[in-house]
Amino acid sequence: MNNARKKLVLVGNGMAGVRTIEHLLKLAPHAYDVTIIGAEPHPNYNRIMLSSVLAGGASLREIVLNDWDWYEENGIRLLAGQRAIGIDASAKRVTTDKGIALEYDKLVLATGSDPFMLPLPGADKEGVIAFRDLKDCETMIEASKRIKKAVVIGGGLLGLEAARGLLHLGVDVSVVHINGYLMDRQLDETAGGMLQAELERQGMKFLLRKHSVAVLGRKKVTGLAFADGSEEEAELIVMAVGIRPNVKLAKTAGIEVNRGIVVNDWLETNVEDIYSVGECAEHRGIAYGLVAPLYEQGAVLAKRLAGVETAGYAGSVTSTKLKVSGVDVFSAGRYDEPPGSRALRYQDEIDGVYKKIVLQDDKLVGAVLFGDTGDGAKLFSIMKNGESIKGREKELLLGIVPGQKGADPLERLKGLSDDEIICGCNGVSKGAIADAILNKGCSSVGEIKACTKASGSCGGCKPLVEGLLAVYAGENAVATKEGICGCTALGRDEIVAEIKRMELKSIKEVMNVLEWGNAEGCSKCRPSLNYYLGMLWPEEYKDEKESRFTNERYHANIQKDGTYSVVPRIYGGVTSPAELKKIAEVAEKFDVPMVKFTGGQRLDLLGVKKEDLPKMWEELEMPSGHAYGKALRTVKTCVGSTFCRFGTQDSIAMGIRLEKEFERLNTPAKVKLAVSGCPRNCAEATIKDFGVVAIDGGWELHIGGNGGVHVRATDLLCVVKTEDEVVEWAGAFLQYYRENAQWNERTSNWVERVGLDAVRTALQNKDDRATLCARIRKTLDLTTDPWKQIVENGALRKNFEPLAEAQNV
Ligand SMILES: Cc1cc2nc3c(=O)[nH]c(=O)nc-3n(C[C@H](O)[C@H](O)[C@H](O)COP(=O)(O)OP(=O)(O)OC[C@H]3O[C@@H](n4cnc5c(N)ncnc54)[C@H](O)[C@@H]3O)c2cc1C
Ligand SMILES: NC(=O)c1ccc[n+]([C@@H]2O[C@H](COP(=O)([O-])OP(=O)(O)OC[C@H]3O[C@@H](n4cnc5c(N)ncnc54)[C@H](O)[C@@H]3O)[C@@H](O)[C@H]2O)c1
Ligand code: SF4
Ligand code: FES
Repeated sequence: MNNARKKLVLVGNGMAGVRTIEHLLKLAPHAYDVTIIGAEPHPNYNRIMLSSVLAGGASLREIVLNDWDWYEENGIRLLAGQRAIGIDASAKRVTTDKGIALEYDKLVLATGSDPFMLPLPGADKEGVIAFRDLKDCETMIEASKRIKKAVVIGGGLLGLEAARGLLHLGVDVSVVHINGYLMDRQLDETAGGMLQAELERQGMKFLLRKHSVAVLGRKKVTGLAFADGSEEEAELIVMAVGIRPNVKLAKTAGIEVNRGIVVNDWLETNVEDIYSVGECAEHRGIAYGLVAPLYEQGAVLAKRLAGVETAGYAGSVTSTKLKVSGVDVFSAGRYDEPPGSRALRYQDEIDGVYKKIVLQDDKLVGAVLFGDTGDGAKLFSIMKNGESIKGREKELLLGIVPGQKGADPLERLKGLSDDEIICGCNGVSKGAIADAILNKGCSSVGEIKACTKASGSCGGCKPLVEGLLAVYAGENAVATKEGICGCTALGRDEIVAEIKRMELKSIKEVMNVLEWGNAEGCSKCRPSLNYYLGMLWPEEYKDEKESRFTNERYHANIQKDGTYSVVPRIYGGVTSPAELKKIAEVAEKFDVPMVKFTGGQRLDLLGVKKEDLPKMWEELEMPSGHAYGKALRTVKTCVGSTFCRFGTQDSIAMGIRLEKEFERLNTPAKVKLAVSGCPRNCAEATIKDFGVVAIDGGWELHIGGNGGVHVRATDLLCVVKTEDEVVEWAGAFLQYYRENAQWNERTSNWVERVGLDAVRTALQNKDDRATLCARIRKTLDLTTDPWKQIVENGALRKNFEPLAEAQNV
């Protein structure tokens, strides 16, 4: 049957291309063998949310739209981390930079855009970056740990979101803008000025009407020079001055290219069987830079590829919202009042509200809202419909304004007609959301997202979706509550309670009995259930490897080039010459490109091929350091009283004892411990999940610390006298955390959510601690070293043989 399938190759593993494939899989699941070539070494992620990652509103993992498993489950071959470099249109073949040649029957180019980098002298210096992909985001997060001052060039949507993110990371930011007011491509001067005032209140600085002429510094950037002779200091420069469609590959096939890849209404290029979609495509002279039109294009192209009759894509009217918390800005259509148009304006300087609608021939052609964007969806719908608003102009502007800044949002939502668009990114109407709630049983934002895609892109419409839930599901408690994912409306506590009550013992059983919306589950609920079942039934439950992430399946951390890293366990960070020799020999024998000390005082062997893992573990003869797992990672120690003249207790012995006691423990999220030999705290115990600090005559026990993106100092749990008590409290704390936290919730978030008092109360009674310790002991006694297990088991070893599967590319 496979032979009957045609070969479809998609170049570009980004938002528009993959959305097209999602549509296609629904329309014609067996029509094509799909291969995706993606230059980035990641599965498809939500580029829009990079701004939120930077501003602390989402984690990198949360923005993945289609995880590695999705490709596997849908039979898609993904060549991640490879770039298509040439197309031979006559032979119908694409080649990649890794020397792979792929034949196609249909080829889709979805190569997106490149950020425009101002060609300034010195722009190649270290510290000059764009803001386009995960790598840029990571660079900014990393840089923020060592720099004080950054400059963002460009006061548009991207520049302001980048600046807001950097401010959140504690960096002092100046935005350099060429124009006299911000967001000049979306706002008029009044709204731009109000926006500037609000952002200044948040701590952002602005340099307007500035022409950058040179990047200063020797090797690294130190500043930016302007045409007026002034300079601005900067240790990092982010360029956000617009984008250019990525047409390089299309040119190699002789495809017609203008600003973008020229396509007709069915997204066809001038070369047969080659299509283009997304930011790289130019339709009727426009190359769009927002997802809503790109998703509309994707829907049309999918139908074309599936052979389903469809009207062509006719172009889109677009609207934008700035994603900066505390600032409400909306803009749609002609904000700039073209000749022959008329505008109505309302400005309230007390509440900081500004509204403008632009009319042409009695039709609404543009809108700018600042301070109160509640009517954006309504105005945008009217604009898209192209209906006459003659006689309703003032009602549209004023009927929603005076004294109504806080007008009941639910009333507003009720007043919208069914065809009004609620989710601009995904084109989802109020009627479609109502249908999902009333007829398809959706009772949480997550379920509505899974069913309609509303709120799945920029997330700006989430409050409206929540509002519609309240409108249609009323006070029904289930309706407003969030499930653990889109497959269920049940929260963590309900699921765990039901598993216990009904003694459910497998993931399939849980999904069936608790009526999961999606029978197969998703990448969020499957690992959660796997954890909860393992925690509740340590003896009976058999861990489902397929429900774990790649790292935990292969017991090593996958790196960005597809190789793995190996971290053997070194208790308390104390090693010996013999052990070091062995590690060195193994590293040499297997050509390990890098050996590095980790932040947790362990040795990391980086760049290992998957097929070498079992052989390396066999030769190392050391236990796994679990550096890849949601498990006890490391116990960091200082030298303590053994060598340090300040040390009051033996922190090394204490650390080694704790690590030996709790190694191999599965936890909701990774867990790190540390022991310091005196309050000078050289082991940094007060940013660990469980930190132990020696004091005269005893030990302070600290909990809930985190040294990652959201740094959190620990809370003091209690003070104890003996080493046995340290172990007892640590065991009770870890088990209480295992039994009560949500999967993937670090102790720092959990302690904040439940409160320190709740944890203290649960652990203060000695009998309760003993019961918790007995349960953790039972779990620990059942664990074995995963590396040893694989080394000794031929069937498990086979999993490490080279596979042509996508996720290891
Ligand atoms: C920080 C940020 C915030 C944003 N916020 C919003 C927002 O709030 N609302 C909104 O509507 N839009 C927003 N956008 C814009 C939106 O993300 C883009 O419009 C959208 O991602 C474009 O989708 P695409 O598939 O065309 O391109 P992309 O998502 O860029 O995907 C193209 C992919 O193709 C790959 N590629 C390129 N050439 C090759 C090749 N030769 N071989 C293999 N792979 C290749 C690229 O590496 C890339 O992964 C934002 C963008 C950024 C950067
Ligand atoms: N919330 C959102 O919808 C959102 C957020 C981020 C990015 N995006 C999209 O990503 C793309 C890139 O965003 P962008 O903001 O870079 O593009 P943009 O074209 O919207 O804005 C670029 C800004 O840089 C300014 N500029 C140009 N040259 C300059 C110079 N030499 N010095 C100083 N300023 C200069 C321009 O006046 C303009 O305001 C766009 O398609 C945008 O729509 C959207
Ligand atoms: S924490 Fe105290 S005991 Fe440990 S190394 Fe530092 S000064 Fe010495
Ligand atoms: S408006 Fe962006 S996700 Fe709905």
